[in-house]
Amino acid sequence: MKKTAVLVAGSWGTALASVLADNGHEVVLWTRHPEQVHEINALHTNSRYLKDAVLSGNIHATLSLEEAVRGAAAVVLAAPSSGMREVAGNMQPFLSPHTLVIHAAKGFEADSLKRMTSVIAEELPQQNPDRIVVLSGPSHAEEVIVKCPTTIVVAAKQLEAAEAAQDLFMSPYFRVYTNPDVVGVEVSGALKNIIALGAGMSDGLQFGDNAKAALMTRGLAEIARLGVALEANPLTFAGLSGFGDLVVTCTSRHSRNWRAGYMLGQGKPLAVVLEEMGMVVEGVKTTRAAYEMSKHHQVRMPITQVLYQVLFEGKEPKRGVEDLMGRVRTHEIEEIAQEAAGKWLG
Ligand SMILES: NC(=O)C1=CN([C@@H]2O[C@H](COP(=O)(O)OP(=O)(O)OC[C@H]3O[C@@H](n4cnc5c(N)ncnc54)[C@H](O)[C@@H]3O)[C@@H](O)[C@H]2O)C=CC1
Ligand SMILES: O=C(CO)COP(=O)(O)O
Repeated sequence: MKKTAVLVAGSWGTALASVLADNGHEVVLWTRHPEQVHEINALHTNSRYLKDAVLSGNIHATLSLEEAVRGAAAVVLAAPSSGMREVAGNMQPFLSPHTLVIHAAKGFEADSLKRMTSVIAEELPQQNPDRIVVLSGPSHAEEVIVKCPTTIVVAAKQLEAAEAAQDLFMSPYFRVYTNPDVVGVEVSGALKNIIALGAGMSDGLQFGDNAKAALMTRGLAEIARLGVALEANPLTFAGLSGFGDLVVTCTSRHSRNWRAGYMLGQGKPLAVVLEEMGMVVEGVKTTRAAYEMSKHHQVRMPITQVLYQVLFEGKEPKRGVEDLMGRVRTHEIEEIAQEAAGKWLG
């Protein structure tokens, strides 16, 4: 049994805390909301995020970052990407250089366009950056909390760190793979949310399954194109954090991004949609970030570009689909992906 800290107590942090508690670890769950501390400790529920779930007695909630982090063998950062720098920076004074740091967010930092492992490494200079782990893959909190069979991937440059995270989380209902491709796992986990917004929008417009399959397939192509430009292994995009998470986020009614897209497709304005969701919808900020990155790296990302126009420039979703369908004819398999696959396969 190890002391583990999970920061913060949103849907995903609470579900990951439950996996760790089921594995017999002592879990300290940090939140900035006093009412959540009371509810989790007294009633063993976190009803705002996971309505009907009863949490393990091994989970203790606290408002004190010091209490959560000091002496922990591992810290799991499950804040949204917009809060990651603040949370990592605030816990830094209490963290030992030997503590395993794992993050589970799916997005980029809005202004710098940095990946989360880079943001965390900057805030935690005492930590070996090659030991910072990202946890990703097809895994809705609502299903993990009721122990539905789930597979995920943990990536770190140093294999031993990824394996330590694998040991911590692996359970009969939570199967964990390792991957050394941190860039690929972070980029695919973040970008699939854009495509899920599009898939939801397509469903909201009643465009059917052909359209959704097209969005997912061509979405994966543009995710991989940007990933390869950032030096990811193209094969990662066929894995759990790529194809796997794309499938679940574009098809599950648990998905916040799909649900937000659905409402947009029905004609609701973005501000109203975000207000109604009341939970983080990472794909909105990620669309802006990926749009900027595609320009910077000169990567074609037509679906992202259309989503950007719908979200931030007032384009009608239906018009966006017409624009995508009417693009100049092109080939399906791009040379860049073939070249990159050859490089990685040797
Ligand atoms: N919900 C899910 O099923 C999954 C979520 N994720 C990822 O996990 C991350 C968190 O998502 P959710 O748990 O769904 O979000 P959520 O909306 O359920 O909860 C987010 C929590 O973070 C807190 N928070 C935000 N900024 C903070 C800050 N600066 N300091 C302290 N607390 C802060 C909020 O108050 C809220 O309690 C996202 O990047 C998401 O993409 C990944 C896999 C599954
Ligand atoms: O990443 C997720 C599932 O793997 C969660 O996606 P949503 O944020 O769209 O719910």
